[in-house]
This record gives sequence, structure tokens and C-alpha cells, in this order.
Amino acid sequence: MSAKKRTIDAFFGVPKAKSNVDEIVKKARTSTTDAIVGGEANEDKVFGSFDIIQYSQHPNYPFPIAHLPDPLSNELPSLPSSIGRSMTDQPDLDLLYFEPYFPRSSAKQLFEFLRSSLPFYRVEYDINRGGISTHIRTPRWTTVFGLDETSRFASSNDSNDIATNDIVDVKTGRKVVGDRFYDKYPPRPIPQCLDALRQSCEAATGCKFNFCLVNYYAGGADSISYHSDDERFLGPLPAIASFSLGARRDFYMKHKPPPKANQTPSSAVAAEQGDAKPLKLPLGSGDMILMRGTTQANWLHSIPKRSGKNAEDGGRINITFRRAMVKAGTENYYNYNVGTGPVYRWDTVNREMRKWDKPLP
Ligand SMILES: O=C(O)CCC(=O)C(=O)O
Ligand SMILES: [Fe+2]
Repeated sequence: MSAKKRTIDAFFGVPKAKSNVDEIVKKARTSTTDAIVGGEANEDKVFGSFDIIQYSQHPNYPFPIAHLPDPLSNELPSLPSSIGRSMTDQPDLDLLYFEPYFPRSSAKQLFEFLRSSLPFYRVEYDINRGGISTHIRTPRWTTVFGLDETSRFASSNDSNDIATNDIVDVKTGRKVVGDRFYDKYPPRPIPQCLDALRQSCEAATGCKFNFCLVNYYAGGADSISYHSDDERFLGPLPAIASFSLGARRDFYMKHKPPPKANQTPSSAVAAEQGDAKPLKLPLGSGDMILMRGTTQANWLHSIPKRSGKNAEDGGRINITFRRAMVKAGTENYYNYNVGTGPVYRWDTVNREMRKWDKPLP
């Protein structure tokens, strides 16, 4: 096993200690990834030297989340590894396609690292349409981190009456208390491993992001149906950066039925006449697609299910960075991507998501 591989393997676990944010934890270097069972280092397999691993910690995380392994962090300054290709050849479409953003080998490592380091959820909820209630089971694993533009997580620079984990109003600098939008789903800061990627993405696109949504498609049966990310809380003309890691999956896009607000009269006519052709982008590991401008207002996108020989693909992670402008956005994202059900964590031995039971104090 190469030194580089061993360093990444050493991240497949969590520390037993749980206290301050970004606590430095000494973790035994183990001989193989499998030596770490269910997130606990198996200390029987220690053979000597120690890696210093840092973790992002927060009371609203179900467990500490490892920082990005050094070999991946060291690559960030050289990203994106290709120039973004602009795709604006269809009515209302404005895409910037990095093919890839991450070199394929590091994309695979990032996929493995994130799958085993992040908490995931299988969210269920009810929708009510026309008086009929339907129970929805989200057909993929999800998780989310971030806080809308009106607030921020406290820092050590804040005044003494503000605790490290409080949420602070951006305008007044005062602690946000008893806000109905934050009470049901306590927001979580973007952990270092995803925040490093956010920063790279902001530098590459010139956009600002405060939310990170993660989807894990375990196989072909997992999917996302046609939708657009055009919620009002994202403001007009939202930019959404979308990373693909792991298995290749088709990303379908089609123009919304005309006419709609934000369409120019000529583009509405063009769409009606069938000038806007559906797109199929076979997103590969490491690719990033930025959807911006009038795209969300006018186009729908989806990842359809795959069956037959394409169903077992080893899994795919999608990361989107977005910018929510108001508190309602925060509540919406936690409601649909974390919810109130159990938390799951990837089991590196059994190679499946397992319910995560909070260790006893
Ligand atoms: O997995 C993908 O590429 C798309 C995900 C997506 O559209 C979303 O989370 O809104
Ligand atoms: Fe989307």
C-alpha cells in the first residue's frame, strides 16, 4: 500500500473524544481501512506511528467529521483541472461545464472519503395537493450543512455573552433566539472538508455560496425526479454548482413548458416551437456543472433511475453549493435533506449505510 493511500485510509473513523470545535485528535494508524469497524478505531491493530487528524465538531453534528485528507487538500490550489466550457446554445440555458473539475483519481478518493465521513438521512415527508395527502420517501440519501445570508455561526471574535455555537444575526451582531425557522432543525456549519471545496468553487466561478447539499445515490434505484432549484429563497437567477463523484450517471435537462415569468417572449416562443432540445449530460466522477442565469427559471433537471446491468454502479455522490438569502431557505433545506428521522453512516466493513446510534456518554 502506498504512503498516500495509507494516509487517506487513516481517515475512515471517528475520534472517541467529543468536545471543542476542530479538536485535534491523535488516531492510531491502522494497517487497513477494514481495521476500523463501525467508525471506531480498532486499537488492537495499531502498529506504531500516529497520524494527527483534525475533525470538525459541532453540537448539531451526530458525530465529528474528519477534515479533508492532506493529499486532497494539497490538490485544491491546482483546481479546477480543466477550463469550464460554457453552454448557452439553447433558449434560457446558461451552464458552465468542468469536465472534470477534479482529476479522476482524486475524485474517487474524495467519493470514498465523503461517503464514510458524513452523516446521511433517508428523508420521508407528506405533501398535500388538492386536499390529498401523499407520503414521499426520498429515493436517495441526503445531508445538508449551512445557514442563510441573514445569520452566521458565532466565532471567537464575538462578545462574551455569545457562546461558540450560537447563531448570530448578521446585521445586529446579536444572538438569534427563539426563531421559528431555526428551532425545528438546528442548522449545522459546513464542515471543513466541504468548506475547502466551497472555497475552491467560489474562486473558480466568482459566485458566493452558503449552503452545501449532498446526495448519495447508492445504485440505479436511487434518483431525483424532474425539478428546478428555483425556490424564492434563492433569489432571482440563482447559481448552483453541482459536483459529481463516483459512478457516472445521466443528468437530464428539459425546458419548462412556456410561457413563464423571466422568459423573454422570443425564448417562450422558441421553447413552444420545440427549439429547446432536451439535454443528456453523462456526468462522470470529478465533473462539475454550474447552472446559472435564467437556467433554473426555465429548465428542469433530473437523474433518472437505471435498471438492468446499469443498476449496480458502486454509488455516486452529488454535492451542490447554493446561496440561500432568507431564513425560510434554511428551514426548507434541513426539512427535506435531514428531516426528523434516524441518522445513518457508511459502514466500511459491510459496505452499506447503517443506522448510527449515538454512543453512550
Ligand atoms: O445529483 C445530481 O446531479 C442532481 C441533484 C439535484 O438536482 C439537486 O439536489 O437538486
Ligand atoms: Fe436540483
